[in-house]
Amino acid sequence: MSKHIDNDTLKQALSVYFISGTTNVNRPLPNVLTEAISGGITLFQFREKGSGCLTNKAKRDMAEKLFQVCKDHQIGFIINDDVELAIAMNADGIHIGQKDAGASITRKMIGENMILGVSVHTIEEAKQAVADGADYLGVGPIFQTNSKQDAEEVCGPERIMDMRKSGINLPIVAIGGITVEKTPEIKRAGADGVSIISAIASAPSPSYAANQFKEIMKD
Ligand SMILES: Cc1ncc(COP(=O)(O)OP(=O)(O)O)c(N)n1
Ligand SMILES: Cc1nc(C(=O)O)sc1CCOP(=O)(O)O
Ligand SMILES: [Mg+2]
Repeated sequence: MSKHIDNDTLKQALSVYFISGTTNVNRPLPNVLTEAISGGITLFQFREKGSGCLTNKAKRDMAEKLFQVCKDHQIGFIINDDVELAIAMNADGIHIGQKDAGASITRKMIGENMILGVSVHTIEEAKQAVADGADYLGVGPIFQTNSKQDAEEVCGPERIMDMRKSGINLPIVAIGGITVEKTPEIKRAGADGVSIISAIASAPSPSYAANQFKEIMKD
C-alpha cells in the first residue's frame, strides 16, 4: 500500500483501523493481530509506548514480525510516532500527533510515497494538518479512554460533524473509547473509519470483535 492509492481506497483501508502495542495485549501481539485480520480489520498501527514497552532492537524485531503478518494478508502497516523506524522499514505509513515531530517536517522526511496520519482535536489543527500534507486525520478522544493517559478532553462525535461542516474533506478516523455499540453514531457523524485499541486488543475474541466493527462500517 502507498500514498498513491486513490482516496476511496484509502478511506476503505481506514474503515476498521486496529492499533496496538505489546502492552495492550496479554498474549503474543502477532497472534492477536492475525486474529484481528481474520475478523476483518483493514489497517494496523504499531503503537509501542508506555511502561514496559519494547525498545531498540526488540521493538524493531517485533515491528518486522508484525509487518510480515500484515504483508501476508495485504493489510497496511502504520507506525506510531517513530518516523526513523517507519523510514528504515519502508512501512506503509506513519502516524504522528500534535506533540510529535511537526507534520510538514515529517512529510519532507518520508516523501510523497508514504501515508501520513495526523492526530487533531480542533478545526484549526485539522486545517493545519491538511496544509502540512496529512493524508488522513485521527480525531479524538471521541469518548473517554483508558488507553492513553495524556489524552485531550473528550470531544464527542459532534467534533467530526463540525469538521465536515467547516469543509474538511480529508479522510477522518475517530479514536478514543470506540466500541461496537458506539460505531453507528460515529459513522453518521462523517467518519470514514474507527480506530480501536481496547475493544479489539482486550476482546475475548479479537476476530469476533473485528468482525462486528467490519459489519457496521461496510458500505
Ligand atoms: C489513528 C490515530 N489517531 C490518533 C492517535 C493519537 O496520536 P498521538 O496524539 O500522537 O498520541 P499517541 O498515540 O502517540 O500516544 C493515533 N495514535 N492514531
Ligand atoms: C491512541 C489514542 N489516541 C487518542 C486521541 O484522542 O488522539 S485516544 C487513544 C486511545 C484509544 O484507545 P481505546 O480504543 O482503547 O480507547
Ligand atoms: Mg504520537
